[in-house]
Amino acid sequence: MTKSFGARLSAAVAHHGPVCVGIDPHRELLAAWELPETPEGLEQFAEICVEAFDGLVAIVKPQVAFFESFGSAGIAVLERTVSVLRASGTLVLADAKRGDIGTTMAAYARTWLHDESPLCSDAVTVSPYLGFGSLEPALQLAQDNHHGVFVLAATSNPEGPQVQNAINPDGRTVSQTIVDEVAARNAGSDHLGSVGVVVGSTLVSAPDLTKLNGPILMPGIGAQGGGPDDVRRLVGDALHGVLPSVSREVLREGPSVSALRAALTKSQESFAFLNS
Ligand SMILES: O=c1ccn([C@@H]2O[C@H](COP(=O)(O)O)[C@@H](O)[C@H]2O)c(=O)[nH]1
Repeated sequence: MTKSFGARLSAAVAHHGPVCVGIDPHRELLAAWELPETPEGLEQFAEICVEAFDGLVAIVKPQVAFFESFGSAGIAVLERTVSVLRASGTLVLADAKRGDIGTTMAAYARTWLHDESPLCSDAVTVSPYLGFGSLEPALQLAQDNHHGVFVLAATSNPEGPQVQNAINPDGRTVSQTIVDEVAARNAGSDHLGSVGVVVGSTLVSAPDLTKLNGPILMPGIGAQGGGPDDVRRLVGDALHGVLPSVSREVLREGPSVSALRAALTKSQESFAFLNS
């Protein structure tokens, strides 16, 4: 792989539009799809999602937690899901939200970003709340291997602001310092940088993202109450790299592949105003 993640993402978004779709096998969704709550049911769920989304969307975001909860058999399903999507050219963002001291972070980075790992994905979500510097092993490995990293900045959940809106001695919010650290990593890149941030679509206000030069994953669309008007309100329509992320709102239309595709297409149409 010779192109950076940012360049590959830009090309995929130019082709398919900016929406990121999640594979979130909630137990309630397995039941609604009349699938057993077993690794076999999980596998069928993932296979239906792959059939529905592959080739139709720029980037797919499997939520790792729902696979891990089935133990090693669930991880095996995740491995197969990631590798089938990537083999056909669909970008995969593993939503693993890893964060730890640097030495342990290096092991997480190897799992999600090393080309020889069975779980290797195009990008992974990480948490900077052990200090931005603790993410260095992931940022470095991503850069070396042309992968991407999405750093949690201002999350979509109502509990996030308690930590993320705290004010630093220099007057910036914690989330703004995270955005600024990411902007510094992307500075100098003549195309979209490969380090992104996560900014919820449910927020009252967003950090200043104008200097980011990197992708902005915006979860919280649909089931959590966010929508196109919120994305426009929070980031405008001029920023490049905005990726509205939707899971349950689309997945609830399953298990019919055509209904899943129709729901994804509807979501993509509603975000067509975003710059690619
Ligand atoms: O701030 C964040 C970061 C990640 N997520 C994840 O996105 C999806 C949202 O699912 P919906 O069904 O569309 O609500 C899920 O995997 C979360 O873990 C987030 O919601 N907010």
